[in-house]
Amino acid sequence: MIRFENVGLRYGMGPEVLRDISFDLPQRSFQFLSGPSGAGKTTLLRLLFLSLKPTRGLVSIFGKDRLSLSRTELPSLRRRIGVVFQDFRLLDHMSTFDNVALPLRVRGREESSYRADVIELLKWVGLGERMHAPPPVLSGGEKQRAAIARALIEQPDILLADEPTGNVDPPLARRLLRLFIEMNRLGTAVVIATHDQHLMEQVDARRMILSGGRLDIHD
Ligand SMILES: Nc1ncnc2c1ncn2[C@@H]1O[C@H](COP(=O)(O)OP(=O)(O)OP(=O)(O)O)[C@@H](O)[C@H]1O
Repeated sequence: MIRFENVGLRYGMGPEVLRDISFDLPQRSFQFLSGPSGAGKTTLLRLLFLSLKPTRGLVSIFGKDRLSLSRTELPSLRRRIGVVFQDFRLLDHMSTFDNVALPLRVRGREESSYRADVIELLKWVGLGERMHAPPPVLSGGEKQRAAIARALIEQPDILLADEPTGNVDPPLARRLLRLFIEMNRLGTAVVIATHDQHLMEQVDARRMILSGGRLDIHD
């Protein structure tokens, strides 16, 4: 589904942050991405989300070379990728319900066709009572869960999550992990960037470990 071959990435004239990164991301796979702070996890997720271009090497996504994609092709490919950013990127002037429903509304779907699904997902992430609240009044952990729900509402082919349990307590982290596992079972490939050793120990998943700009993979 996604393939990296000898990928290198530098910001501007800076040093290479990622070097000679090669891997395949198969359909329905589940992997953790870890490594010390500053190792390049967010940078790798941005390459996967097509918001950065490699400075060398090949990134191919859904069979297409990243460098040959036009600006007009990007939105339709990105729609197949759910993403949870570290800074959540919720829209403050909308309710939590509307933030989560937004990807569906943008596609022109009628609220009556998705209302029950959005409510069910919000309940799963523990936000059933908070669905009418706008993001500015949510706690950090609540915002994180709203961002997770928004990323999952369309059952994407790939979920990319940057520290998705960074702001929640261990029981809630386990519950969110169960949600990721369930989405994976339904067909979504999952990439979770995390420092949380305990979280990684709970799933027998592939580990991608970044260090010194290079990637080690433990299947
Ligand atoms: N926009 C940018 N411009 C220049 N350098 C950047 C930029 N973004 C990241 N970097 C640098 O790239 C390196 C990798 O950063 P990145 O955020 O990908 O690491 P990370 O592993 O996600 O870190 P953390 O675990 O702390 O979130 C760091 O040295 C960082 O300073």
